[in-house]
Amino acid sequence: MKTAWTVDQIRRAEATIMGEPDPQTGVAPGDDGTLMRRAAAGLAAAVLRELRPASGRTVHLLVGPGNNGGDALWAGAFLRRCNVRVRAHLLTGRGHEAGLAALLRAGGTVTDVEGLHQPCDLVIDGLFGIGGRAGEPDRAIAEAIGDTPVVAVDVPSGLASDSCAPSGLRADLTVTFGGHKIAHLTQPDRCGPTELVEIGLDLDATGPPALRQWEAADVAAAWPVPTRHDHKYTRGVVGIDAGSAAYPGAARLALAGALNTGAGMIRHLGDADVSLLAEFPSVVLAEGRCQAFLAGSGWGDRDTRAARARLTEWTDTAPCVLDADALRPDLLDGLDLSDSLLTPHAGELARMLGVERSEVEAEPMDAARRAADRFGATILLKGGLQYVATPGETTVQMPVPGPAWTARAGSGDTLAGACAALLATGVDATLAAVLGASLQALTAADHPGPRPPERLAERFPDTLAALLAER
Ligand SMILES: NC(=O)C1=CN([C@@H]2O[C@H](COP(=O)(O)OP(=O)(O)OC[C@H]3O[C@@H](n4cnc5c(N)ncnc54)[C@H](OP(=O)(O)O)[C@@H]3O)[C@@H](O)[C@H]2O)[C@@H](O)CC1
Ligand SMILES: Nc1ncnc2c1ncn2[C@@H]1O[C@H](COP(=O)(O)OP(=O)(O)O)[C@@H](O)[C@H]1O
Ligand SMILES: [K+]
Repeated sequence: MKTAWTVDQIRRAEATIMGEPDPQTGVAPGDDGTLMRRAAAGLAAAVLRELRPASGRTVHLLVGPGNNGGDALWAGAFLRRCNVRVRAHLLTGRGHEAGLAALLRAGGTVTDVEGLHQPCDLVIDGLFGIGGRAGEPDRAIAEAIGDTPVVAVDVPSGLASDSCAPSGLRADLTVTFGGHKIAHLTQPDRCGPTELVEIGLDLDATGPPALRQWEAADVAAAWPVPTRHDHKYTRGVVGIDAGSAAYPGAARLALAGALNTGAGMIRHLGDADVSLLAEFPSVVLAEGRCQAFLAGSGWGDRDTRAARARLTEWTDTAPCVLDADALRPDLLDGLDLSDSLLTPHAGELARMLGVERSEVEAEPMDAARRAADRFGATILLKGGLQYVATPGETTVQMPVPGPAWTARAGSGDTLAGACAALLATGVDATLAAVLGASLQALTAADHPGPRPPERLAERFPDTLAALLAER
């Protein structure tokens, strides 16, 4: 599991070691340079690995006015000791004093922007770190970098650390300090792989992390495996009302998702299409008790009164997954959704919040959190990267990400079925969302290509078997 922290948390953790910085000078009373040198040593080690062999190679440093530039300058001084040629470009004409002195003492040089056009093997981006404002890089600098590999110091410059929005330089590797920032997990295309250097910050003391990204091993560890004492009812019965005359396939897709995720039993409670059940002989039409429900996938324009009656009855009875056409404020308002899961994509979430889709896409994590509080329900915001927000909880969960092959009509229906099967086992809505979305993504990663969603769902058990074998 990777955890990410806000800039405020990083700054507070730093302050417990060095004291509060003076508001005028920005200098902390206990700052003896230790943290910066730890950071710079980790950065230099990562650069040496990238350069291998390093001796005789040339590195350019992009140096900004703050401590991010200081890290780059100190790293440059360390690299000099390994016979790396180092040229620093001070973007604003100044740089961290002690770092600059160390680099010059070690035989590094300072160059102007023209000097950056000379060939080099690697660029260290130390313009701005967590003190940076979002913005695109200066054109002259972007041109000077060209195709040269870039190692970003802490965060790619111009990428806002607390944000999900892309901006700034693009890095091939980001070396970060103390803890991941939100942008590392939400902007992998800008950051490249991220390497974490421990510098001794106690981030747990600053409160819960902002974001947690799940990995395959975490999914395996958390999966609700049936025990010897289970039977079909204790494993959980799922009631599914999906599909309509306009979207008949939604029922089949949702059933495929639930069956292949491991429900104890499934009741098909939508407009029954018995021919559908020939393919799924274990699915029953009989009404009876259910431990979880799924409603809304492929409903189309269902009569509001009937939809509302169904949702009221079901949400009063058991945890529900509400998807697609059930995700309308006029249907949701007033329901007790405290143990339920809503599974919107960005367009649906925008409609739920009464905002533009672009607003959700710009800051998806915030939008998911707002919707969780607004509706009092756990939200799984679907898309390329997915966010699970729980009402009243600070930490947003990010399921294992998968390839975009899944981005096709019907994947949402199978995912909703998977989440409903998990809810029926008794796990909470947050875990059901994370496990269901991760299972789909991991399966898509194992089976790249344009596989229709119902066929992908048939592979869920194989993915699960492989995951559990590692547990
Ligand atoms: N915290 C820790 O635990 C540790 C932190 N460490 C390192 O310190 C880094 C943070 O350093 P920092 O606070 O000095 O801020 P930094 O990112 O260098 O930038 C601030 C300067 O840039 C300027 N500026 C910003 N954006 C701009 C723009 N778009 N265009 C132009 N100017 C812009 C900004 O100006 P202002 O916004 O004030 O006008 C200000 O002058 C952190 O990322 C890590 O690398 C490590 O050493 C180890 C321990
Ligand atoms: N870029 C992407 N990369 C990976 N998965 C994606 C991407 N975009 C969407 N998905 C997945 O595709 C599915 C689309 O869901 P949705 O838009 O609700 O489709 P539908 O309602 O037609 O089934 C979701 O399960 C989501 O996780
Ligand atoms: K940087």
